[in-house]
Amino acid sequence: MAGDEINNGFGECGYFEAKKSKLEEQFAAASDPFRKSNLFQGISIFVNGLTDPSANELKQIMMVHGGTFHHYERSHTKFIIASNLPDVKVRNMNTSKIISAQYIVDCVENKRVLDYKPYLLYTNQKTTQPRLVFGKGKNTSRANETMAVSMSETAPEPPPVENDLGKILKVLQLAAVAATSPKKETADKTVADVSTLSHSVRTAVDPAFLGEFYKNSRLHHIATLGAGFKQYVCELRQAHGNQPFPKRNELRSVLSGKQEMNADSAHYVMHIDMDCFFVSVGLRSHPEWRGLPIAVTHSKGGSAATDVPVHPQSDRQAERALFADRFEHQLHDNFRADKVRTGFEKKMSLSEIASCSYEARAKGIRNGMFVGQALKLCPELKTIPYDFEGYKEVAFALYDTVAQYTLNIEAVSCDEMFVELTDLVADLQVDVMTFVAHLREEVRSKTGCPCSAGVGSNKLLARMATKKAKPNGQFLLAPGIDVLAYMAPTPLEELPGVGSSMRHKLAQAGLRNCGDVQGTSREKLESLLGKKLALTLQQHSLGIDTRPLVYEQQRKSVSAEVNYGIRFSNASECETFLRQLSAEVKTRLTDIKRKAKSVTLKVMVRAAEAPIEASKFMGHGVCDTLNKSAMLQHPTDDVNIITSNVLKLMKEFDLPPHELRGIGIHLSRLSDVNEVKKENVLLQMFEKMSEKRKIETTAVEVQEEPQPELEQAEQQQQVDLEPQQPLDMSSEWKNSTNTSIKNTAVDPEVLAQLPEDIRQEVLDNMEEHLQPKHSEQRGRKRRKPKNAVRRSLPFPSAPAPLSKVSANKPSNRAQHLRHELSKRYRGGGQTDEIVMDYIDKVSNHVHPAIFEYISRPEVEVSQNLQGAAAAPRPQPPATLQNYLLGSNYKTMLADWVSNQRYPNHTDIITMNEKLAELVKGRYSSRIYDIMKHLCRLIKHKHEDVCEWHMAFRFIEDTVQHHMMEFEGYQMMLAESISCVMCEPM
Ligand SMILES: Nc1ccn([C@H]2C[C@H](O)[C@@H](COP(=O)(O)OP(=O)(O)OP(=O)(O)O)O2)c(=O)n1
Ligand SMILES: [Mg+2]
Repeated sequence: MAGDEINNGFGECGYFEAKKSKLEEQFAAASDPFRKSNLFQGISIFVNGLTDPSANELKQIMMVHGGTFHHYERSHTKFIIASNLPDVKVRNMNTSKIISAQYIVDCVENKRVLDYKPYLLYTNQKTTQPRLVFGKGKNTSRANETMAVSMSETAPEPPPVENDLGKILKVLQLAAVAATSPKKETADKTVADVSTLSHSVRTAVDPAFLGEFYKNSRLHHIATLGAGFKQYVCELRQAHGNQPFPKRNELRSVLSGKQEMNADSAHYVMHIDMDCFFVSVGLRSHPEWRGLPIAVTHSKGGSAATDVPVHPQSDRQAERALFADRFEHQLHDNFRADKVRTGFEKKMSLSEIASCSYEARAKGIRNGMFVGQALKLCPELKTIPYDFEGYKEVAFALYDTVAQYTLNIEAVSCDEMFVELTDLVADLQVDVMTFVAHLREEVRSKTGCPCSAGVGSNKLLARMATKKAKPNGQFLLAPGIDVLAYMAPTPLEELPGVGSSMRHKLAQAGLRNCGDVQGTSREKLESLLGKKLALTLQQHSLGIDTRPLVYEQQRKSVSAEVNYGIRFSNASECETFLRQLSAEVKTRLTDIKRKAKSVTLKVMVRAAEAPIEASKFMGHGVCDTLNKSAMLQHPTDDVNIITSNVLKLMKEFDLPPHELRGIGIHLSRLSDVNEVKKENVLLQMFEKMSEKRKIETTAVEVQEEPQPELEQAEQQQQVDLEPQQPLDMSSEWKNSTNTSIKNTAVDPEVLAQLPEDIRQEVLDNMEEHLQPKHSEQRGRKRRKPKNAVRRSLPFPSAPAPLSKVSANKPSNRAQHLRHELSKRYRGGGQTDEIVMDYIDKVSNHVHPAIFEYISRPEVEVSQNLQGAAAAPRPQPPATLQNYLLGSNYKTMLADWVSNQRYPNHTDIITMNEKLAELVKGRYSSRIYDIMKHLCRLIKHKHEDVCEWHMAFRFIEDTVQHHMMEFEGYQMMLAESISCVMCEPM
């Protein structure tokens, strides 16, 4: 009978209930001899799944400290202890009592029953949770502002997986193990334990993963705070307007008479930075640890940091060798190469140290080091956990303190900013360093944390001064100091913008510090780095920094990236996660009230040679990183559009889901939700100029002789630009002055923004029509960098000219030209010989001067190569209104490239159409110049350049396609784009 089976002689409760009660009694009886305290009296726990400490260890703890250990979950079980539970399980459970095992450990360590809420495993956060409420503390007017999460996670830390019970656990293990368990389960994870780890711990497959991941990721938190303070400063400035700063008056009376004001009229920029920020915040609640070597990290340190679980499918040695090789030989990053070489030993923890105290630094420990490695250098190193709320609170206090005196603040990160002090100290009539000392003391008294400050005449020098000031100090790089001598020993990698690959390149040329660069000619630097970078490097090495402070910083992109816990077994799991991440990034986008026009999917795929599992628990290991972008038709914040593009891009990658180790979605080309559409800029420009041309043409028509289209167009443009100027005045443009710029149709603002050499070219262009010249002929080198990452072309792909039309099968026109040349070659002309030789060598790409020559043999090639007046050419269609033929085409291109953040599709198509017309009209030298100029303008852009690179390649491919079609050759172009980020493979 069913009823009998249920009761089974154990009364109403049934077999299982009876068994549970019996086990509880046994537990209580067994506990007695070991009981040391009644700490957990009245508290019962049930352990579900694999935990750290293990179920057995927790059982022992409960025995020793008077708690109850339930072998089965009961209705009165107070807490369920777990690390991770499958979603199906969680859905049927009361999540308000599922906590992490760390709770038990911390209670024992603190010798009291703590609030369990911070240990809840499921905090009922939405997966789109990572938004922080800004304005904690007194400042209630700003208190409820939310701030969007912003920047990409480059190397998020995992949720804590290593726990150290320290002495408590050891005592317990020794005392209790014999009585309670026949088999010893130690804190060491056995291989068998670990092999099941990936199934039981949380991975990206778990629906709650994303929220938990962002809750624990330190990089997510600091990025969020950093972006938040940029926005915060912006909002404070807008709210404050031109009002005075009352706090200045207070300070004036405090400081009056104490210090003479600086006599000089120097410019003062302050850089202020908290000292070992995370550590200082952590030490506020543990002042007794001040003066000790301390590190903030997820790892609990101690033995747990030198004996971590190792996945059987990982291979530390192999991974170490691969990482070291990549860092050293591909990225030239010796710091990281050394880090893996010394940090990947045996079972040492791969948790990173976010911040360490200066006492720890004295032992050789550095921020970013692995904990295991740090413990080798300093076994007494004390590790403390993160306190993200505390960082936010202190960061607010820092910003609010400075903001009382000035809002000329450039926020750099949560613990660092630049402040313009020139006007402030003039207004206060106080010595600059007196003010700095007062400010630092105010920050310290409000936060309990020390900070350091450097002052110099620009941002670079201010930052250099802070290095000298740290820790807990201040330093003025006083006006009049020998800046060159001060800068000389500074290693180049300490200069802004010098990364590991540039450092390597410079080191190979024997340049290691600023002194080396100071003694190097600009020409040599330019040959190494190009014009622009050479100039900046030279200036920085001399202590010159022209970068202004940026007070109101606009967000340029939004992203969400996860490279921890990505372990999919099939495409549907991957898709579910991509949908979640798309929703996440969409929320971040709408939080800042922006729309995006470009979606980039970044994936990290296990490198072919990498072990299946990473040495870092659930980490990404050695990976190849791939990016793919899609350009949307219109800016959007629609989650469905974002998601469908993300899914499409993933499909295009066509990667096995189980090989993925990291996924990021990056939204860029952001526009304001309310921004007016800025489409078709170039087209509008063409139309506007076309209108203008009509008027001018009518005005000058009567004076003109019939001329070929090019000369005619240029003449008209000249009239446009300088109606009153005689032609011989044009040479003055070369030595242009502001006045001369203002007199032209060139937008002086645009002109002023251009890089020097481009500006010069635009100005030169004013006279170019008088004496057209061909640029230096240069071969087209397009070497694909070894690690080039393929970006998908956001434009319709152009027909690949060479693949379609074989170089061996030139068109009739090409054949005809060759025939013509060889006839003349047989005639024995020296010039023809050179030209033939040239054409034979460069059979696919021909210089425009050669085109001119073979098209119009009556013009001497030598003359032509120097830029002789063009001979008659076929008339283009009468309807051709092509302003690329005008003399100010360079200005127009400069306008386009410098004023538009991204090239828009319609403009690119317009360019292609106009260039195609030029090909048909055989304006090869003009095409050559246009392409050269456009390429140079794009190379001088600093931001969002890959979109322009792709646009240029698209235009270039189209031009070459038309050249091949009409001329039988491609054109040898002077310049090309080479970019590791977007170079097609
Ligand atoms: N890759 C990074 C960089 C920074 N941080 C966190 C920890 C730091 O405490 C804080 C501030 O960064 P700093 O570079 O200013 O470092 P510290 O303040 O720790 O040290 P210092 O005294 O050198 O400024 O940001 C981090 O977790 N990971
Ligand atoms: Mg700092």
